[in-house]
Amino acid sequence: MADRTTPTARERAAGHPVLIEARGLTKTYGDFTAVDGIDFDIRRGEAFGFLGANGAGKSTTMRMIGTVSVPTDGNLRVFGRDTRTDGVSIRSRLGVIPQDNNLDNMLTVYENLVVYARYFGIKGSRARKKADELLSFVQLTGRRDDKVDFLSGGMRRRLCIARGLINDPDLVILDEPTTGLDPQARHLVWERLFQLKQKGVSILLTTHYMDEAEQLCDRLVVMDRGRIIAEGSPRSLIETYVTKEVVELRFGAKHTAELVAIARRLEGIGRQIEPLPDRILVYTDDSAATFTGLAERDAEPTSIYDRRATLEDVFLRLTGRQLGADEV
Ligand SMILES: Nc1ncnc2c1ncn2[C@@H]1O[C@H](COP(=O)(O)OP(=O)(O)OP(=O)(O)O)[C@@H](O)[C@H]1O
Repeated sequence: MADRTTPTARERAAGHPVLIEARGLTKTYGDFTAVDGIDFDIRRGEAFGFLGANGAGKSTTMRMIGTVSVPTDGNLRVFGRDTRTDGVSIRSRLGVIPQDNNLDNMLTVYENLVVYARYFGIKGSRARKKADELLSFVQLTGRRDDKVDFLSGGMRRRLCIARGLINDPDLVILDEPTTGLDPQARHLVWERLFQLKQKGVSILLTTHYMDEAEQLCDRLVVMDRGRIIAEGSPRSLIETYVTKEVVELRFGAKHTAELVAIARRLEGIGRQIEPLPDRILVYTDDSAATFTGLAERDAEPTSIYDRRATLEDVFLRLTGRQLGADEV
């Protein structure tokens, strides 16, 4: 595995203890292996991400961390405790924000928080104070007495985040925090998560959005078909696996086979050429040289777009597939 960043003894002494330690973590369903012997460490205070396409095994891993699913094999320790035997104590320190909103639509925004607080033994004025604080944090004070049914998708998501924070968790787990949200709603959720990070709350999230992983994660693992195929900070992953720049070339309505043929002709104009169904990507450290190379080969793209490399490129490079694609 690339770029393993297990904390050293000095880091631990400096206040970076490992919050989650997974070794050979495996989950099978019958003959199917959803999570295939993965190792990772998550440290206190960091925002750690699992990036991968649909079906990569991210939610399955989160469910094991949340102690609602038992590993088939391997070891998983959360807050130093074994998830197989210490579920109750682990869950009391976790804030779990699942992929599907599981709010009570019959209750108001405020009631959803106060009722949930009871699961953690938080009652009376303490629960009311906490609920008001959290509504202010997720910017829903104005919707306090509305039924959940009347909220937009983004507001429900923020309410779920507030609910996940009711027990002042040491670690917040978010499964695809912004899937299905419009760009403005996504940014509002990101902003709240940034604030949590600044308060020193450790965050663990899954996503198949590379921009989300780049924005929020200090460190992440890339998951593919139940395995971890790369690990590091967003920047280090980009530096390790792809070039700084990517030139995207489009050639009108050409078929994949035609683009593959054009890509062959373009060999040498960058460090690597990647034909996709609708465009060709040229990974390059020198876009000016790439443009010269295009002219020399009489290639006439209908459009040229020069951009910074992203985690999407890392994923494509590592798997040969795009992040939006389902696992097969
Ligand atoms: N209870 C189950 N029984 C059988 N197969 C399952 C079960 N839960 C998950 N799987 C399979 O395990 C694989 C990994 O699923 P998982 O939900 O962990 O992926 P994911 O990376 O979270 O994807 P998504 O982004 O779609 O949530 C998928 O092929 C899924 O169909």
